[in-house]
Amino acid sequence: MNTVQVDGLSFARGGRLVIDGVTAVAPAGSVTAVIGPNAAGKSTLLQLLAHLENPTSGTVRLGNTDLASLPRRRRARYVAFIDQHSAADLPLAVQDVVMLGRTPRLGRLAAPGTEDHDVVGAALLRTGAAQLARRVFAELSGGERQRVLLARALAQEPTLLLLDEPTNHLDVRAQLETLELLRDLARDGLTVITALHDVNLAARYADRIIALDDGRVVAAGETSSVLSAALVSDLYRVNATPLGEGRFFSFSLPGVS
Ligand SMILES: Nc1ncnc2c1ncn2[C@@H]1O[C@H](COP(=O)(O)OP(=O)(O)OP(=O)(O)O)[C@@H](O)[C@H]1O
Repeated sequence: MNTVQVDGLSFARGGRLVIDGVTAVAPAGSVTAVIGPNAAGKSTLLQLLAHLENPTSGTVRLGNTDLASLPRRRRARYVAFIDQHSAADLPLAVQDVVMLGRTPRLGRLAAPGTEDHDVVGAALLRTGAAQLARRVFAELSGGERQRVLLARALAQEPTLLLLDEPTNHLDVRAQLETLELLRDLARDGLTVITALHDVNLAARYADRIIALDDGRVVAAGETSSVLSAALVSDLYRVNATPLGEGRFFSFSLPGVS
């Protein structure tokens, strides 16, 4: 099973706890959105889940496996992470960037085989990046890069996909396409955990929410039961007004009409 179970996860920076006793679950085959204001700890939590940082205490399990117990290369067969600064200026062709996703599955010094090329081709197609295959990665727009990085992550064939603000740099259509793709991937059994600034995108696409504030979980669970106007107003210190049937919100600053 690919369910992620986080227990008592804490992490200190400069003597200050920036992740403070986070306990949460992300079931297999679901999309979980990590929401919260700037500096709440969303990126740090994802870095801990990806084991790019070692927690001060606590565990992250994928199914029955404690991810800390796996060597890095082995862990990369299970966990793919797209952070906000991935591969910024690689002087490589897009297809070679995506092939980097195969690294954990290739023997040391082994050249990619037919299967690897097939997986890369399929990943480029699935993310709508096939027409970019021969372009130089460093010359792509922000939105194009995001698609390629998603393709690289899919080429890893992970069971857990972590994303930090994947809709940054994307126009409205591309944002929706990205979230639709994440939903499809979850339907195929992948466990998806993504930080999202856009609460309405989280409302539309996430099965579950982890709401963070100052490093602590203030609410977690199924989106339909967790994501209320009261929670969103408190979390972001705004007035969140429910729209229509109340699934989505409009926002205003308190005291400003
Ligand atoms: N490299 C660093 N060195 C010191 N402190 C850091 C570093 N990176 C982040 N922090 C601090 O850790 C806390 C959590 O930051 P983090 O980036 O995880 O928040 P976030 O919720 O992702 O924020 P944002 O929405 O602004 O991207 C913040 O107080 C931030 O200032």
